[in-house]
Amino acid sequence: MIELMYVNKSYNNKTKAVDNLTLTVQGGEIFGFLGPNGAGKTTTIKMITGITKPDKGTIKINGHDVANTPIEAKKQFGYVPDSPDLFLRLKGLEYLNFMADMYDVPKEVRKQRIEALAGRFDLAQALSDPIQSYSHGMRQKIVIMGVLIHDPAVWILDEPLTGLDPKSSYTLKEMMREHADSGKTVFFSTHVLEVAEKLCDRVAIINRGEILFCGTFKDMQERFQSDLSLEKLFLELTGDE
Ligand SMILES: Nc1ncnc2c1ncn2[C@@H]1O[C@H](COP(=O)(O)OP(=O)(O)OP(=O)(O)O)[C@@H](O)[C@H]1O
Repeated sequence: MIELMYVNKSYNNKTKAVDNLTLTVQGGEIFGFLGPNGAGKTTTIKMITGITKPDKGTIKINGHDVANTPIEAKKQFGYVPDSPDLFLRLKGLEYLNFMADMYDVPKEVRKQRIEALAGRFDLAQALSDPIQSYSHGMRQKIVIMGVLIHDPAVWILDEPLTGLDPKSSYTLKEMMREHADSGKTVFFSTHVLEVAEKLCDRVAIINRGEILFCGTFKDMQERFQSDLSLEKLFLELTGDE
């Protein structure tokens, strides 16, 4: 579960990136965080993951306050950032072992998880190569594998499907569904509205740092008394049409 209460963030005392945002993401759901460029999605995700400090407000992950109990809060989640260009000089397997060390994953467990993840993402052959030599999609996959190696309860993914080929994208979506169906939490941002419409149990639409809508796609259609697609409703709501 992720809870944000009255969270605010401005940059340089000027740009209000996130404006009094209150939101609860429950265990058992895939939650899509949608908004146009510059809406405040990445800033929100960086505050949830403790990378950026909010000016005001409280964030809790599975009940652990990110500001007051950062280590406990960080043990709860795995975070896939929007850019996968990390630790490029390490080989794939070195990176996965590094991530497993960070989270104290026992040797036998990590071996099984690496095999299972590499199988699902078709990356077993490349694990002995440096990440530098990987394509964008392969880098994205190794980052996702590194995040999942400690089996975090809460998944936080910033644009996770960008650059993935159709098979890997399908696999990740399937894994997100399995994770949510086991009672755990998946929170992800996306620009791909067809994916959000099909995959998410609930969505929030954010624009200029404010939540414009939060609920199921059906709630959204009822509220706007419309059978328009999520894409059309999104464009109407954010005024981009
Ligand atoms: N480090 C920063 N310094 C100053 N302003 C910033 C910084 N990071 C973000 N902003 C501003 O804050 C606002 C929200 O940006 P943010 O990156 O959170 O949006 P986003 O919804 O993730 O956008 P995108 O979909 O383009 O990734 C924008 O106006 C952006 O220009």
